[in-house]
This record gives sequence, C-alpha cells and structure tokens, in this order.
Amino acid sequence: MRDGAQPAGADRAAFAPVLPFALGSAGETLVARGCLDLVPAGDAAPGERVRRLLAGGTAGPRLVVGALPFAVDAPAHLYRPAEVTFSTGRACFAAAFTPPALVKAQASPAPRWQVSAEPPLAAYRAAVAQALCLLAREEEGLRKIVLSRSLKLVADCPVEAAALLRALARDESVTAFCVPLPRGRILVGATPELLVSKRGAAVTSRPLAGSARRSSDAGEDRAAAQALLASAKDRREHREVVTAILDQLAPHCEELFAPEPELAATASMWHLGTPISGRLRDPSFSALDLSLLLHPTPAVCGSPRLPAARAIAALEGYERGFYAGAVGWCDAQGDGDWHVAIRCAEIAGNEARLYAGAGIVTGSDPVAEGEETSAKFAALLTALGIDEDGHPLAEEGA
Ligand SMILES: C=C(O[C@H]1C=CC=C(C(=O)O)[C@@H]1O)C(=O)O
Repeated sequence: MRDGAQPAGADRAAFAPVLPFALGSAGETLVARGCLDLVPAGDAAPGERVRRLLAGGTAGPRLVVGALPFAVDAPAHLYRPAEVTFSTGRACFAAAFTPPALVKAQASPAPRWQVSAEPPLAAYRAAVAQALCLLAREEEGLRKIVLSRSLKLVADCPVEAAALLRALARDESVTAFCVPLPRGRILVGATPELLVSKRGAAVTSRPLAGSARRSSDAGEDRAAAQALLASAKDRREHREVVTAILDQLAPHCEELFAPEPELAATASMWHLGTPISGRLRDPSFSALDLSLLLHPTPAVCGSPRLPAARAIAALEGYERGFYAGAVGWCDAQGDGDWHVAIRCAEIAGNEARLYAGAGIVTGSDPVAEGEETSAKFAALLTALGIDEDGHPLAEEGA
C-alpha cells in the first residue's frame, strides 16, 4: 500500500523542523517555516488525505511540503508549514540560509572528513555486471535497472546543512532543496530533474536520463555533449523514461507533447532531457496525485517498474530512504512542483549520506557506470570542498 503520511500516532510535537523547507529554482523559490500539521495516516490515498487536511477550517497556509521516499510502500514525510514565502529568483532563499553576521565572523575551520564507499566501487561494478545478466536474459521483460551506490561521510564536527545548501545553490541550472526530516535529519540537495509541475490544467515534466561528465576544457566539454547526444545506448536509456511518463500521463491528459531529447547541463554534468507538457482533463487531479502516479520513473528505478524495483532491492542491498524519491509542495488548488530527489545528502549530526545512481541498459559498461556515479557525486563533494577520498580540494586559482 502506498502511504503518504507519518505513521499513525505521529503528532506535531514529534516533528519540529530544524531548518526551513526550501525549494529554489532559477524562476521561483519557496521557503516554508515551522510545522502546523503532519498529514495524518489513513487508508485513503495520500492526495485525498492532503485535500482533506487543506480543506479544514484552521488558520495557516493551505499548502503541504515534504518528501516522498523511493520505496512506494515506505511512509512519506508531508506537513503543513506555519509560514510560506514564494519569491522570484533566489534572494529570499539565500536570506533564509545565511548565517547572522556574528556567526560568520566566528566561522570555524573547515571540517575534516572520513569518507567510506558503501558498497565499495568494486562491489558496485559487480552489481552492474549482475544487472547486465538479468537484462541479457530479459528476465521479467527487464529493459533497464537504475543502480546506486552510497558514500558515508563523517566530519569532526556537526555538518552545516545551511552552508552546504548555499554552496549547491550557486549552480543556477539546478533546483536546490532543503527538507527537514523527523528526528533532526535534513535532506539537502540540488537536483536537475523535474518530476512534475502543475498549474491549473497545465502539467509539465522534464525527465533526465543519459549522462556525461563535463570538462573544464571547452573543446572536450563540447565533444562530451555531442557524443552523449549521438549515443544510441544513452538514447535508449532516456527513451524508457519518456515513454513511461507519457504512458502514465496520457489517460489523464487531453493534450500531451514530447519533443526529441535535448542536452541539459548542470555545472558538472551533461544529461539528455525531454521537456514534456500537457493539459489535464481534470485540473483537480493534484500535483501530489501526479507525482505519486509517475514515481518512481525509469530515471531512478527502471523498466518495467516492479521487476526493476525487485532487482534494485536484491542488488543494492540497502534502503534508499528519500534518495531517488521526490521533494516538493502541493496547495489546496492542487497546484505544485515535485522534483526528483537526486544529487542529495541526508544529514544527521556529524554524518552525511550521499547517493548516486546510473541507469543500466544492455550495452552499459560496469567501469563506465561506476565512473558516472563518481561524476554525479562531484556536485555534492565539491560543495563540501572535498574529493571522493575526503581530501580537501585545491582552492580555485591556487
Ligand atoms: C539516478 C540518478 O540520476 C538519474 C538522472 C539523470 C541521469 C541518469 C543517468 O544517466 O543514469 C539517472 O537516470 C542520480 O543522479 O543518482
């Protein structure tokens, strides 16, 4: 059963956000402070429970924010904040996470980090090789499996989520996010992938799949982008995502468009992306309903969905938690935005857990896929000022 709420019995006192919820993209930024209500547990679908909560007569914003986990049967974390600010650009976002001048003046030295790859890179490559065997046998019709690996980072002081977020937000091509979780944990990231956005009857999505590391050399960077655009393997990997999203949206839309894939760039990666747009038959079908319909797409899971999810559970051997889930908001009109929770870290005290995955299809190479996950870790690691071994990065221009 899908569950879009806290476990039964959870109440407001059990969740006191340690930081604001924030979602900052190039166009619009949402900052939400405090928590008035957690979305209650129940048998109804999460979208319906959110509708009921927001239809209630109590004061406060008519909107929920939060995160959906990767596993569709794991509890989501959705709540109604006490105060919400929407603004254009990222000014209000930066202000919400800028330390007071006094704290800035007393800035402590950069933390020292210990980094462990869990699983080690060699084990990840072996898992990719096993996935390739499943794909070659076309077991249960499998065509794509997205396999991730994780890095456990331990600092010699508490991890500063706000500082990490500010560093990530410097890349204007991504949506930087901060989601306070129960028990003081915080999900911080900068995702390039829009799961779904809904305003009235208008629905958009921008799935990504197919990747190449960017280069600081302009010629090499252009060549990497052109090679990605021309890669039959990456186009196949990408098509799985677009087809799945179109298939899921089609029954709910009176118009639906998807052009040919195009290049999408972050500061560190090239991706193939497809901007999908449509018009809903029933505009009361909410952004949360849509995200639960589409999630998990083959950008983070695989295809067909169920056998891919089973292969992931068997080959990865750990719970993904909120990594590869979705983060976003939904209001009483059903409008909202949900972004794919990738390029992120879950922070708790002195620890940060990073994840990165890569889509495996026939023709994938275990070594190249391992390298792709390293390239994807780079955004978070660079923002923390370290490499994959935990060593400080050389200062730019030094
Ligand atoms: C699963 C991740 O990326 C997805 C999004 C873009 C490109 C992807 C790829 O090329 O494999 C992945 O599908 C991740 O960053 O952890």
